[in-house]
Amino acid sequence: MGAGKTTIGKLLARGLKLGFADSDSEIETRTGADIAWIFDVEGEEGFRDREQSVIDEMTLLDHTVLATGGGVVMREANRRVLSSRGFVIYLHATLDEQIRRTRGDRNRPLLNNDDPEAVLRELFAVRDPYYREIADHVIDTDSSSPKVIAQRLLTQLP
Ligand SMILES: Nc1ncnc2c1ncn2[C@@H]1O[C@H](COP(=O)(O)OP(=O)(O)OP(=O)(O)O)[C@@H](O)[C@H]1O
Ligand SMILES: O=C(O)C1=C[C@@H](O)[C@@H](O)[C@H](O)C1
Ligand SMILES: [Mg+2]
Repeated sequence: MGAGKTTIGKLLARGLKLGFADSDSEIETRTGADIAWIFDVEGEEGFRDREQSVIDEMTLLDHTVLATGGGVVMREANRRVLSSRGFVIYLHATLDEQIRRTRGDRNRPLLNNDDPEAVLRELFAVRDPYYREIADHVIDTDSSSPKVIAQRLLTQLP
């Protein structure tokens, strides 16, 4: 969360002259409700079911940069379709930077609690190996703006 998937994804798509899609936005559009509502009413598992079905469809799109939700790697089925159908970029951010970027944003239900820092730390420990497992490319996002990172990706990608 807060690595910049949505922000950098859009810029990268523009630079590559590809379409852009975001699985979180697509889930909200299809459900007719925001992510916080889905977590409230259906729980995290309900959200993950919706996410899995959207990821399965959206990884079949051609000519598209797809930004996922941060927890997408938690299901093996998602990891499988992302790595077999796509070129996967892991936008790496340190915990401190994630905390700074997600502060005050209320549409991330997993962080709506007394200790969002501890949650981010725990999620990072569990997820980082999965991100690395499926990544074709890893880029650090801490010390540059989204625009510079997108430009760097344009020169680095095959
Ligand atoms: N490289 C960066 N430097 C500074 N701020 C950034 C950078 N990348 C993203 N941000 C800011 O951090 C916030 C979160 O970014 P964004 O929504 O793109 O993250 P995300 O990876 O899509 O998160 P989520 O997993 O919740 O969808 C936004 O306010 C964005 O402008
Ligand atoms: O990291 C996560 O588990 C999440 C990240 C967001 O993109 C959303 O998909 C949702 O808030 C869950
Ligand atoms: Mg996002």
